[in-house]
Amino acid sequence: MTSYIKIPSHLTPSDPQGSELLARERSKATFDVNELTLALYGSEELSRFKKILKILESDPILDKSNIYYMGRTELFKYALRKDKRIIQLAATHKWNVDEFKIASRLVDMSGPYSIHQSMFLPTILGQGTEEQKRKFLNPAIRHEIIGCYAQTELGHGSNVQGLETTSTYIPETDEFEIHTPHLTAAKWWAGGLGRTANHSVVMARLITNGQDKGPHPFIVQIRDLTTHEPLPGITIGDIGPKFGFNTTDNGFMLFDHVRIPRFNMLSKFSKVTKGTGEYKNPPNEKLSYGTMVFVRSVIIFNAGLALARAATISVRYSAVRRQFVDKENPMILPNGQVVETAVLDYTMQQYRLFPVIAQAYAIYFTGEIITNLYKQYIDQSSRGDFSLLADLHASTSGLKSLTSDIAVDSIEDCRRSCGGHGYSNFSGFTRFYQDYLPNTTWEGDNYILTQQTARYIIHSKQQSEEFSLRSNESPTIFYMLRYLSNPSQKCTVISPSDFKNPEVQLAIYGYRAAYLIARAVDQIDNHKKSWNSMLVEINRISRAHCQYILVHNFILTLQPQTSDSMNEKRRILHNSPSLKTVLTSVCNLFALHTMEKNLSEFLESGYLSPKQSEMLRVQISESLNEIRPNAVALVDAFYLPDYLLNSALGRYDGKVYETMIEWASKEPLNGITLDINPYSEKLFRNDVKAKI
Ligand SMILES: CCCCCCCCCCCCCC(=O)SCCNC(=O)CCNC(=O)[C@H](O)C(C)(C)COP(=O)(O)OP(=O)(O)OC[C@H]1O[C@@H](n2cnc3c(N)ncnc32)[C@H](O)[C@@H]1OP(=O)(O)O
Ligand SMILES: Cc1cc2nc3c(=O)[nH]c(=O)nc-3n(C[C@H](O)[C@H](O)[C@H](O)COP(=O)(O)OP(=O)(O)OC[C@H]3O[C@@H](n4cnc5c(N)ncnc54)[C@H](O)[C@@H]3O)c2cc1C
Repeated sequence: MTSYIKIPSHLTPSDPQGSELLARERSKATFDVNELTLALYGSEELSRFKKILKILESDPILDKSNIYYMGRTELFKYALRKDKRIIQLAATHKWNVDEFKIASRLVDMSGPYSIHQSMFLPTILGQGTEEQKRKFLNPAIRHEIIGCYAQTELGHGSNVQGLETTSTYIPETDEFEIHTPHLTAAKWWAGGLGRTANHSVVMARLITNGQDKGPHPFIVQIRDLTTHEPLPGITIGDIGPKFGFNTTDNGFMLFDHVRIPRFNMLSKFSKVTKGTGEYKNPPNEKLSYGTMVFVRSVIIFNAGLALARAATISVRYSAVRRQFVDKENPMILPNGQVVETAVLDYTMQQYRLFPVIAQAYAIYFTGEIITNLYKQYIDQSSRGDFSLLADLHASTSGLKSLTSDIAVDSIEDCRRSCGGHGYSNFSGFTRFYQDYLPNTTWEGDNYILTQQTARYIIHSKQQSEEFSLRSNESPTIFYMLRYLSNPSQKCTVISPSDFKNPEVQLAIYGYRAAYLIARAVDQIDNHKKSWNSMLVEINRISRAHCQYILVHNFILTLQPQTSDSMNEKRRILHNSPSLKTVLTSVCNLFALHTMEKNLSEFLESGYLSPKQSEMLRVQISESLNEIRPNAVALVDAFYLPDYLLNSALGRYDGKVYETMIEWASKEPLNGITLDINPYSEKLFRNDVKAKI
């Protein structure tokens, strides 16, 4: 990469150096970082991760050093090149699906093939028959065809039932005719559609024998495989520049009576019979929405990693960045010199950043548990048992909403905690934040999704006064029985440290959720309140329930389990008292900080008293102190390499200032010679500055 300005090489940052400060932080840790990394990922995944990282870091095509200086078209070309490269490397090194995902995560740039991987393939896999998988999935896995997922329309996104695109069965030719009846039915937003995909999953209303059966998925070839031009009757384009995600070509698409074979309706669950057009109902009406449930579960898991990334950059930088001298407790070097205090030592910075570390761990563990619940559902559904679907849909909807909201807020908090440098692209926050943002909107707007969760809980309560639930069918709301049946209980805390008791924490969260639900049911049933008038309360219910799940899962992860049910990761954790101690502090901080942020609801429920809320604050401050020596080690344990972070501020070696000036010297604007004469029409002089 070219430098345009020569930086005097004798200049170094004033002492202490960033590397020294981070080394000091690391030496303070009370646990073994490598052990925690293993407890998070397991030895097999970690070694795969390291192996893949080595390959990517040394690949010139996947070099990231230039990307902060690129405009959209250049970035898009880079993204296409890197997508192709990952596919080539996957073939060379025979990567399986998980290894491919690791590589994509490390390269860390949405690209023209991203939705092919994240939605096109999973939809065919989840909704296609064996014959359809042979026809579409195998070539798609080999990337002989590239697909996208076109569900959202210009006029409809959240309301899937409101989609307007039609797919009408024509018995005479045994085909479907896909058609865009109005401008509002134009497919819009599909990633990879704009310039790349030659196939698409199209969600369209199935019309057969004059009856509208609602939205179903169809595979439509949209571009010629040789010329790459749109096929007759199909109009396609890129939707233009966006807030972020500009390395993906989100597109629009219009159909003018386009015919596809009947075979192309994904028919694992519902079918249309040849000739008669008879419709066979799916065993569960919502199975065609299956891809959304899957992707929502992935979004939950990814939110934990996004938080870990934001925390890594901001905590490391805060250990290196020094401002003012804390006169009561100055930072003194071994030679006796008093230096400015690391901003990580200011309690306000700790209050802003340590909860983000805690959120990362909490959501990471819940992400694992939800991934396992999804696998359990897939296993059961392959045997025709769909009983888990309603609970899984409710929990993934609410958790997708809550965790991506937390991540978006905390990424921005972390960015701001880096002060002015947080505003520079070199911080590693800009594209990361922009590209993360749509997680709050796609796969269901976060406010709308909370209605799904609350509705499931409220219906369960309404269906029976005793709220009779079966733990195998309603695993995520089963806990409520205990709290709903005992509404007049009070919190037992009498000193701040009582808040560290996991039973106490669960009871506080449980009663608050139960209180909100009981109140909403009363408003709806007895005061005849409309659903719309209750939407704010409904949002609260979903958040309260999902916060309970996050706290519960964190506590569960730290509790001893029978050795049979323990996998390698949990065994490492449970055999290490130092890991359990530090993670218990992190768990406490998550539970108590989240409580404090929502204090009014806990007080309102009457379970917690104002006096106890004062004690809560004292205990939070105590938890921050407990975490302070381990802050850098806790983010290091996530093992997010510099290659991924691409951040001058969050570098593992702490060379913040050296990197900032080196990267600034490479800004291409520094390489052009401007003609600043206001009376000259020219913008640049012809003599371009020499490159160094
Ligand atoms: C591999 C790597 C992956 C990487 C991933 C990361 C990158 C990701 C990149 C992503 C890029 C972006 C890609 C994209 O953005 S793709 C586009 C994504 N679009 C959406 O997510 C649209 C959101 N809208 C909906 O899902 C539905 O319209 C909702 C849910 C809002 C309403 O629904 P509906 O309109 O039907 O009306 P209803 O509320 O009366 O519900 C009726 C009944 O159905 C049940 N129900 C509803 N939904 C489900 C369900 N899913 N499973 C099981 N059940 C479900 C429901 O509980 C109710 O049950 P009951 O109460 O009657 O018993
Ligand atoms: C970067 C990006 C990539 C995407 N990729 C794809 C893709 O590959 N394929 C695809 O099909 N789609 C894709 N989408 C579309 C995405 O799934 C939708 O934008 C999303 O589902 C939200 O729908 P909407 O845009 O219609 O929002 P709207 O529903 O119009 O929401 C607008 C506002 O109205 C509120 N609102 C709407 N209805 C209600 C209600 N009933 N109660 C209360 N409030 C309500 C919402 O909370 C929101 O604040 C993508 C979107 C983005 C941003």
